[in-house]
Amino acid sequence: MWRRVASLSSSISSYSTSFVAQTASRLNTWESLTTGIAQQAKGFIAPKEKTPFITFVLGGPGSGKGTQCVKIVETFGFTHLSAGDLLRREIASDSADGAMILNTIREGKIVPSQVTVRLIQKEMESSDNDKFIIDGFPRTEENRVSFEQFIGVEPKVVLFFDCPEEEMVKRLLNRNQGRVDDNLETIKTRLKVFEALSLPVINYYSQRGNLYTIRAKGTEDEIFEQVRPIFTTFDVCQRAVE
Ligand SMILES: Nc1ncnc2c1ncn2[C@@H]1O[C@H](COP(=O)(O)OP(=O)(O)OP(=O)(O)O)[C@@H](O)[C@H]1O
Ligand SMILES: O=c1ccn([C@@H]2O[C@H](COP(=O)(O)O)[C@@H](O)[C@H]2O)c(=O)[nH]1
Ligand SMILES: [Mg+2]
Repeated sequence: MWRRVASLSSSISSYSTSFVAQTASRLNTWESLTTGIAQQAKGFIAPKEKTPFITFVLGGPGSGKGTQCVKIVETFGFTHLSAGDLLRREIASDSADGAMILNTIREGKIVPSQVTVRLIQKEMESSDNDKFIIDGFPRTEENRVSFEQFIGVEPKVVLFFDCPEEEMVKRLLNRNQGRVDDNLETIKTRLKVFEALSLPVINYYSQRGNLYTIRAKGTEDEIFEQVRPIFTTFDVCQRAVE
């Protein structure tokens, strides 16, 4: 199991952002408890500090992020964390934030960072894996900064599924999964939000040098053949392939 030295989940809701941010930066360390505690007790080596391998998957609505994440998980052994799915799970579980999240998704707008980051953090902490593919996040610069402050890890890989707008609209209107946001009015807002708030995040990672742009039109397999070589270059991704 991966966890931070101290959990910030409860702090996020009860303290001011600046306090939490300061605390977060002081606790910017990860440790492996499962191996660490047992080995210490037997007099083995000290717990190994290890940073999780994080991939962010970005792209407009309907660009095929979720579809490609399934293939990446199968091939390279990542744990898939879809920010949208985590938010929809909150709605379904009748949580305190459920109504606010539902309204925000229905309008095609963005849920406050602290809510989304807390959900992602919880999933990461309860996972045995050290490779996470985070789908549909960060959607704004504020999301990005918030993740870096609270989780304290930068992504190794950022995938951008670059898809023509008319193709995305066509896919969404044919998706048929009963999503409240798959209607033309909300899709128009989601496209505007993507351009205004998400493109700056993509530009940020482009400048950092860890952005990989995928031409996201074509068959699912053709698109995955652009994705595959990006991961095969990383040692940590070889384990799942062997
Ligand atoms: N290469 C493709 N060609 C045609 N249809 C596709 C392709 N990839 C995905 N689809 C279909 O398009 C729809 C949207 O795909 P998907 O849900 O993966 O997109 P997304 O980027 O995760 O969208 P959202 O941001 O709304 O969650 C789905 O019905 C999916 O089956
Ligand atoms: O980080 C996030 C991710 C998602 N949202 C909201 O959810 C919907 C649907 O997300 P998908 O990734 O398309 O499943 C999105 O339009 C936002 O309203 C969010 O606020 N923050
Ligand atoms: Mg999706």
